[in-house]
Amino acid sequence: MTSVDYSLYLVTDSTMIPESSTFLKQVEDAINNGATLIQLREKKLSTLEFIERANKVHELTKKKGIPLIINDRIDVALAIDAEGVHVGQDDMPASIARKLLGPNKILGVTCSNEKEAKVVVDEGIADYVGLGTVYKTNTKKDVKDPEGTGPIGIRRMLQVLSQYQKKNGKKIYSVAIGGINHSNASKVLYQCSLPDYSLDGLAVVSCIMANENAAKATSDLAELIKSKPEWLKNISTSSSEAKLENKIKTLIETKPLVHHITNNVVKNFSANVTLAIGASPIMSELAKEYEEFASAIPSLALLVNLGTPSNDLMDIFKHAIRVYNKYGKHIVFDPVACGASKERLESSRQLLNTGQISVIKGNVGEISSIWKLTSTYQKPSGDEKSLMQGVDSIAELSEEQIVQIGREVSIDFKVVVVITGVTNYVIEGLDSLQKVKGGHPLMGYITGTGCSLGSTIAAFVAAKADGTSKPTVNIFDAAVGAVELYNIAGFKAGEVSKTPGTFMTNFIDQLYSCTHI
Ligand SMILES: Cc1ncc(COP(=O)(O)OP(=O)(O)O)c(N)n1
Ligand SMILES: Cc1nc(C(=O)O)sc1CCOP(=O)(O)O
Repeated sequence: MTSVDYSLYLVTDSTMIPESSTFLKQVEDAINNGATLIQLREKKLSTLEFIERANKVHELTKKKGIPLIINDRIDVALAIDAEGVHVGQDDMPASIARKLLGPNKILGVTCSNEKEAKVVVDEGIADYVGLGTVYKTNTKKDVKDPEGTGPIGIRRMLQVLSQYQKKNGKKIYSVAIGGINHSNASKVLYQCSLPDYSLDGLAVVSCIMANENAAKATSDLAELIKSKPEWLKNISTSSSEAKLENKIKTLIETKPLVHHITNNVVKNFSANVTLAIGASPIMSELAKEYEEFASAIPSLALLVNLGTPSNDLMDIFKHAIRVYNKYGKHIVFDPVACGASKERLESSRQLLNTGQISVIKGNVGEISSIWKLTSTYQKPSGDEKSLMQGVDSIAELSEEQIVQIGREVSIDFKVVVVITGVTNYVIEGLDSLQKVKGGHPLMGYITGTGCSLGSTIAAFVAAKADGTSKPTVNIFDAAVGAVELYNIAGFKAGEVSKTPGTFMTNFIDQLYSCTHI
């Protein structure tokens, strides 16, 4: 079998064709405008009708040298000599399908979780896997997780495929499917990747088959798949090691806005901290105004704080993440107490699946809980080596383990991680680590000192206060600046305070003095 291009895989559906078009025209337009692989997926046709349709589509694909895959029906594939078959978990087992098809046809299998991916690699007979459902979709409702496995679930399956390739030197190709369209295609490709392993393509149905202009829909999607995600252009990766005073100067000159969707306990304190450092707070849970904010305000970042969660707030968070991603604005996520209950961790999972976050800030316990969502996390009970093996509580973690956990979260979620504590760690990938000490024990007596560090980080990121004059922002350097300022102010406030009440006032004063005087 010659090599197959999986990058833009059109899976057909004849039930959603616009009135102005026909099934064959939609497919032909896709073939002529960038679709690299076609799957004929028919659920209601008789065998005869299916074969007739398959022959017609095969005529079109053969002209362009594109492989045609038949969904479910090995008999139809053999009857028309299609290039391959796709089977799901409830269809003919892959091993039997392979026997019937022979070694030279393309065989694809659907996987919805790691367990299914492990079976596929153990069998080692599939050419590719369709990984889904990424996001909820109206096209197919009988899926394992109707809300979607999201990028977190896809990365876990990719981890299985990556390990298989490392061990066997053989690659099983992969495409993601479910709820993918022009608005999220590049983000899906970015988020559904491991440092050394990526998807080979995206499979879509409705965003081409139901489109009034299938030709343009296909060429636009092909372009998105080839290009870098729009919102990534706001990030620069070179670390400048710039001085804090330069960062503060930029912060003050820019006067950024921080949109807080934060918890009820800390709203007032966070707003005061934001003002004290020279930024402006916006506190809004009115989802309808987010599009207006994100599209119009240049120096703006979003702080998502999980401190007092509710179902309504979860919908608001998700909407905000989508809108801020759409406009390339940065998001700081504070998963407050996410290890306290299964529900909170699940809420964090959902938010991290909704879009791309720039910074995750939390204490060791919170970041360790987020780590359990990564593709690198291996359950301590198994044979596999775990970072936490032999450790009974978070308090026993060594600095090396804490940093390793931070690194894995940073790499898997493609974020800068800030771990707070007596020593604060700012971490990006394998190469960037800055330790920041300072602060004061009295900080622990003031509610909101942890949460308003999130406001400070968001302000630095929104202001591009990273010590460079680049139009992009080095998020790592901006986060380091925020953590340094915060801890210097905390230390200085502690020196002139004996009790929490006065500390609180002195802390706000010190934040102001450090940035304004
Ligand atoms: C590329 C790709 N991935 C997944 C599927 C889903 O297949 P299946 O689970 O068999 O469900 P149906 O398509 O039969 O509804 C697919 N078709 N293609
Ligand atoms: C055919 C199919 N299989 C899925 C899976 O999760 O296995 S989701 C899906 C439909 C995808 O359609 P759309 O691109 O319109 O969201």
